[in-house]
Amino acid sequence: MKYDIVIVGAGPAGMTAAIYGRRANKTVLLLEAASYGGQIINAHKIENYPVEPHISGFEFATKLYEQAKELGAEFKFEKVVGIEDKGDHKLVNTPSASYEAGAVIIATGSDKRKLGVDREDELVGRGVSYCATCDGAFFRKKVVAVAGGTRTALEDALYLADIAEKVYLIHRLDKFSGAEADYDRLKARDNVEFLLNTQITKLNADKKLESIEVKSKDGTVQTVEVSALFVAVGRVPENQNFSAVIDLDDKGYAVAGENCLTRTAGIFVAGDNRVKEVRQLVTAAADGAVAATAAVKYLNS
Ligand SMILES: Cc1cc2nc3c(=O)[nH]c(=O)nc-3n(C[C@H](O)[C@H](O)[C@H](O)COP(=O)(O)OP(=O)(O)OC[C@H]3O[C@@H](n4cnc5c(N)ncnc54)[C@H](O)[C@@H]3O)c2cc1C
Repeated sequence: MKYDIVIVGAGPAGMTAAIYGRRANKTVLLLEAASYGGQIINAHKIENYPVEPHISGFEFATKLYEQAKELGAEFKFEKVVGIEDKGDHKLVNTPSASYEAGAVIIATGSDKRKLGVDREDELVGRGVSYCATCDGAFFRKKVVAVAGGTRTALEDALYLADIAEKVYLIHRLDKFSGAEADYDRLKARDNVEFLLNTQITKLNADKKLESIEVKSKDGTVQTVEVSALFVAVGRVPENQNFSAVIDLDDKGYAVAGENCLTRTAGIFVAGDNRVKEVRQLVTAAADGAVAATAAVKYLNS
């Protein structure tokens, strides 16, 4: 089946692009590997999106999904494994189908980065988690740890401090990249302990996580008993399937111009997967608008 615009990824960037594409009366297909909404779906509150000062991630994603659907965007839940440039049209391939598109917008965002310690994968669901708002409630009145220094790490620690008996916030550096205000809130909590300049070197578990081994910069090694470890050590762009048609920088982010155009005519990128300074909802939505407008111009030219 042929569409004017195929959008890869139904996060905030992709769904905003769909709204702009449909309002320009183009046929639009969104291909999504997981569920609509992207990273924000599990965020328990958003306070910085203009006009919506108090909204959950789920509500935000659902409103955006409904808006795109109402305008006539089509959604299919399939992972895109490659894109072929055929000049005047593109083929967007999933494991079971090939969709023809006049223009493509790649809005695949980013995925969680792993800590990289032994047994991490094996212990997911048995103490290791990447989502405090999804799994935090399972550790009510228990001792837990959060690994990382990002905004998400600080938000996770704050969220867990209301649930758990104690939260260790473990960061390999001595400074956080998250919001200063969240750091101040954490310092005011008496059930939060900071382990800075400290790396997690081992996960100890029988059936489930029992403790973690940490090593500080001065070489001291200690074992910390925890029931859960929430990993929040950053994210990696999801562009690996598209390097045949777009350029990536040394960290894997897609290179594009101000109009979100990649090196291939008719292929655009939008959102957190591209090289840019600020990766937020508002900039993802802005990219979606810019990329779709450029795609419409390309299709009409
Ligand atoms: C816990 C958390 C809290 C946050 N809180 C805020 C906040 O309060 N305010 C704020 O402004 N920002 C916040 N952010 C950041 C914000 O969520 C992102 O900037 C935004 O979601 C980026 O949107 P995106 O559409 O570019 O990418 P994403 O949200 O990452 O969406 C990309 C989508 O593409 C899909 N996808 C990936 N690869 C493929 C493929 N091969 N085929 C098909 N689909 C694919 C993914 O499944 C995903 O649904 C938060 C992020 C997190 C993790």
